[in-house]
Amino acid sequence: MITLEPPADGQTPVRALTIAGSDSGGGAGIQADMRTMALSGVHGCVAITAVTVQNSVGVTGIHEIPPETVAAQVRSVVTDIGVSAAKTGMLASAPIIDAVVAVCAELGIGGGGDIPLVVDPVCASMHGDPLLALDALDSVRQQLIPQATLVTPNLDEVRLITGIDVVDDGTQHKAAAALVELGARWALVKGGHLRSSDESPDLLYDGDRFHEFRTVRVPTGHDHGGGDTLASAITCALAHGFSMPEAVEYGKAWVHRCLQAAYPLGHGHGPVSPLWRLSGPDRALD
Ligand SMILES: Nc1ncnc2c1ncn2[C@@H]1O[C@H](COP(=O)(O)OP(=O)(O)O)[C@@H](O)[C@H]1O
Ligand SMILES: Cc1ncc(COP(=O)(O)O)c(N)n1
Repeated sequence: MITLEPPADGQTPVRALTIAGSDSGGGAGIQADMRTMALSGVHGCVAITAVTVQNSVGVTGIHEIPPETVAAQVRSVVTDIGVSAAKTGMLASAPIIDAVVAVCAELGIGGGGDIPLVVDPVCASMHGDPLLALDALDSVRQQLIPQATLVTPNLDEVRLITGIDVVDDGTQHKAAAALVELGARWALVKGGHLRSSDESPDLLYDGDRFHEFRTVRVPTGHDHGGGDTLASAITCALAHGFSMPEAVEYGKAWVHRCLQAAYPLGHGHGPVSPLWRLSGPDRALD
């Protein structure tokens, strides 16, 4: 297993960018991304796509940021601060997807560029509340996925994007192939929603080789932000220069540990937690 070395005092850390929505409950979205990046020793930059009114029970409001402001945030940080990897989460609408894809292509993020782009094609919250306009699915298929170095859908997103209902190993392989066929360089079909299994199997494919990542299922109802946390950890490892299979192995181990540390919050689902990183003998300030 790889390790991500934190920077020495005063040294500029590795930088990564998240292009995603804000979760006022602090469990998912930008807030989850920034927690994982900070606790992985990576400086996280942010392009906010939407402000959600959200708590542990659900999403009751969405305020979209104008597409040109989303693109301007990306351009501003990449041309000044510089990033070694980027990820997308909630993109809300077709116009925002189009703006993000255009600015990423302009700056060499994803596609044929040098900066890897991890696309978590968020369609809905875990409570079932929509986070993407239904008419944006064509943009996801035709614009966003071809720009992705890695696309990381859960099983509901796989069904919406490819029409494939993943119920077992065979359909999971078929879905990964369909996503690569749509133009992703790599596809990771997450098995967290295969609740009949004792394991949580994720399948990675690049059009040539399949790689399986399996962990024992953690018995928790508090898994809010799990997908964002996985994609962010993978993005951090890619930003450090590791290969895709190494980065996914790291991300899978990271989210597994964060699921073990997940805690209750509010009246609904609590978040996965990277705060386990703060425990240990070196944590005192003195
Ligand atoms: N109960 C669980 N135990 C162990 N791993 C899990 C569990 N639930 C999800 N995972 C893992 O967490 C990550 C996020 O998965 P998933 O729940 O499928 O996506 P999302 O959060 O986007 O809905 C994947 O690596 C998945 O295998
Ligand atoms: C802003 C934002 N981004 C992503 C998610 C998905 O996370 P989850 O599937 O855990 O609800 C979310 N709920 N809110």
